Amino acid sequence: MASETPLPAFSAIIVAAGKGLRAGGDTPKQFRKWRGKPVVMHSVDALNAAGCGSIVIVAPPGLHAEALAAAGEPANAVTVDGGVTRQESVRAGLERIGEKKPERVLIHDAARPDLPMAVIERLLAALETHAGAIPALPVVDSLAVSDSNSTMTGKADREILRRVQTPQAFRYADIVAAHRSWTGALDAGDDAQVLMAGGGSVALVQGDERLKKMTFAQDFADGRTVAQFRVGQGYDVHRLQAGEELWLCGIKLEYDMGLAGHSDADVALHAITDAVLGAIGAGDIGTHFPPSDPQWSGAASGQFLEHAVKLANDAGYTLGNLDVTIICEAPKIGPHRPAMRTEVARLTGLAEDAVSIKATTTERLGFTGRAEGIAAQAIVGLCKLG
Ligand SMILES: Nc1ccn([C@@H]2O[C@H](COP(=O)(O)OP(=O)(O)OP(=O)(O)O)[C@@H](O)[C@H]2O)c(=O)n1
Ligand SMILES: C[C@](O)(CO)[C@H](O)COP(=O)(O)O
Repeated sequence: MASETPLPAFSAIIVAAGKGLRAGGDTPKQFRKWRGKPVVMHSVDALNAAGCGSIVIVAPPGLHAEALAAAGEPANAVTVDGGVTRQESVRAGLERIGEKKPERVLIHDAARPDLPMAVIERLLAALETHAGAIPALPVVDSLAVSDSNSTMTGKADREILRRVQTPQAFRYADIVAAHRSWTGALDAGDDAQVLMAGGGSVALVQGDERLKKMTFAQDFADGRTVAQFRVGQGYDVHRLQAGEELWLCGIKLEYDMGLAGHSDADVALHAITDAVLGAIGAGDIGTHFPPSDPQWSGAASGQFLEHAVKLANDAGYTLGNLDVTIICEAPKIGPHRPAMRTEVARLTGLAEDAVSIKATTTERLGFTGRAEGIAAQAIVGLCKLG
C-alpha cells in the first residue's frame, strides 16, 4: 500500500552492466524476460511508480540501445557505460546523475526486479537521519566458517549479521564523495561499505525476500503457480503468386512464387498472432491491423505478433508454448525450421524448446494440393500466474 504522503524527491541509478555469467544464456540476465517483461523493466516501473526523478541506467558498453529498449524506453532515463566491476559502474552512474544535482539517490541492482514500494518508502524515510540506508534481512540459518578444503573451522554469530539487498539509498553528496575518495585495494562489497569507509552512517531498514537477486539460471524459474490457463487457435491462408516474396515464420524463403497479401503475407505468423489474440479474447489480426490501412502495406508481420504478445502480457498472461503447422505442397519447410524456430522464439520471448513448427502436404488435394496457396494453423498456450 503506497503511503498517503508524497515521497521526498529522489533519483536512481540502476546498475545493469554486468555479464550475468552465473546465470548463463546468450542474453545478459538483466535484459532477459521474467514474468512477462525484461528484468530491468520491473525496477524502472517500480521506481517510476514511486515518483522517481531521473534514472541513469548503467549499461554494458555498446548495449545502450538494448538497455533502453529492455527498460521500456523510459522518458526519464539515460544510459552510461558500465565499468569492469560493479563499483566502477556505480561510480559512472553517480557522475552521470550528478548532472541533475540530486539530493537523494537510490542505487539498485537491475538483477533485483521485484522491488516493493514499501522498501523504497523505508529507505527514503531513513535518509532523514542517516547519510545512507540499506534494506537488510536477518540470517535464518546457522553459519559456518570454512577453510579451503570445505572443512568447518568455526562459526559466525548470525545474530549480529544481516543479508544486505538493494536499492541502497544515499544523500548524493555523501555517496559521491565517498566513491571519489575510495582508496581500497579491492572493491567494496556494496555502496554502503563505500559510504562507511568515507565516514558516513548507514541505517539498516527492513528488506524483503521479494528483492532476491537473480543470480543463477534457476532463479528465473518463476516460483508462482498457474492460476489460470488458456489456449487459443489461429488459421490463415494466402494465395501463392509469381512475383511475390515468400515469408514464413519471419524468414524469407527463396522460391519461384510468394504469398500475396496486404502485409508481407506471412501466413504462419498471422495464424500464431490470431492464436494469441484468440486466447485473450482480443479479436483477430484484422481487428488490430486492418488490411484497409495503408500503413500496413508490405509490413513485416513480426510486429503483429509482438503486439499480440504485449497485449497478452499486459493482461497478465505469459506464453507457455506454441505449435504451428504450415500446410503446403512446396517448398520444403524442414531446412528452414531451425531459423523459423529461432525467429518465432525471439518474437514471442519463448524458449526455443517451447516453439513447435511443423509442416504437412495435403496429398495434392484442395487448393494447397494444387499449390494455389499456403495455409497455416496455430495453437498457443498461455498462463496467468498467481
Ligand atoms: N561490472 C558490473 C558488474 C555488475 N553490475 C550489475 O550489478 C548487479 C549485481 O551484480 P551481479 O548479480 O553479480 O551481476 P553480474 O556481475 O552480471 O553477474 P555474474 O557475476 O554472474 O557475471 C547486476 O544488476 C549487474 O548488472 C554492473 O552494473 N557492472
Ligand atoms: C550489491 C549487492 O547486491 C548487495 O547484496 C551484492 O553485493 C552484489 O554482489 P554481486 O557479487 O555483485 O552479485
